[in-house]
Amino acid sequence: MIEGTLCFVVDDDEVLLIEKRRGLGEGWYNGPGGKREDGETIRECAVRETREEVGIDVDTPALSKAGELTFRLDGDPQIHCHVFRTHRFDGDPRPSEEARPKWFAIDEVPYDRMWEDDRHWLPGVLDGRTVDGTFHFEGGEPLDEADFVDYDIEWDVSFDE
Ligand SMILES: Nc1nc2c([nH]c(=O)n2[C@H]2C[C@H](O)[C@@H](COP(=O)(O)OP(=O)(O)OP(=O)(O)O)O2)c(=O)[nH]1
Repeated sequence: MIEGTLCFVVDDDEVLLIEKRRGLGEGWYNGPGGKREDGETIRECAVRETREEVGIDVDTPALSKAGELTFRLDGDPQIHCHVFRTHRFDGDPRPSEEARPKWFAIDEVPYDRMWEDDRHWLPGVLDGRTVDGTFHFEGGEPLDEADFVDYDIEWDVSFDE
């Protein structure tokens, strides 16, 4: 299965999101992140993707593991996504070919312009909780054009990592 990451950078009462400019989830807001490359750890992937997409450096040990999400399409697991949260970063976010960064007040996150499942888990993650979730989509590839049909979430889990 493909492994991926999402990295939510929180500064006071704001969170850094990206408007995705290409690929899966194009046109929607999300955290920086993407697919893990061969030879890198999950944390290395989160750091690399955040640097590539918005040009800031997050501090690897300060990344707090906040979730594991499995996205299933027509019954088959497609992406296993590791979610991190952090307050520690260096640099000013800048746009890239992949992403346009924007800070949002945590109570103004634009859930109506994000993956439909995010409203079920991201508020808890931004509130400091941990989540293990499975999200079911149906209707064939690509995942971002399939219908979100069901989910199952467990809160306040601990991760070995
Ligand atoms: N918030 C959220 N993120 C999701 C969902 N489903 C899903 O794949 N993602 C994330 C996981 C990955 O971080 C990202 C997809 O990876 P990506 O950004 O590398 O995909 P891409 O097709 O643009 O890949 P690339 O060829 O540019 O590497 O989308 C979802 O339902 N909610």
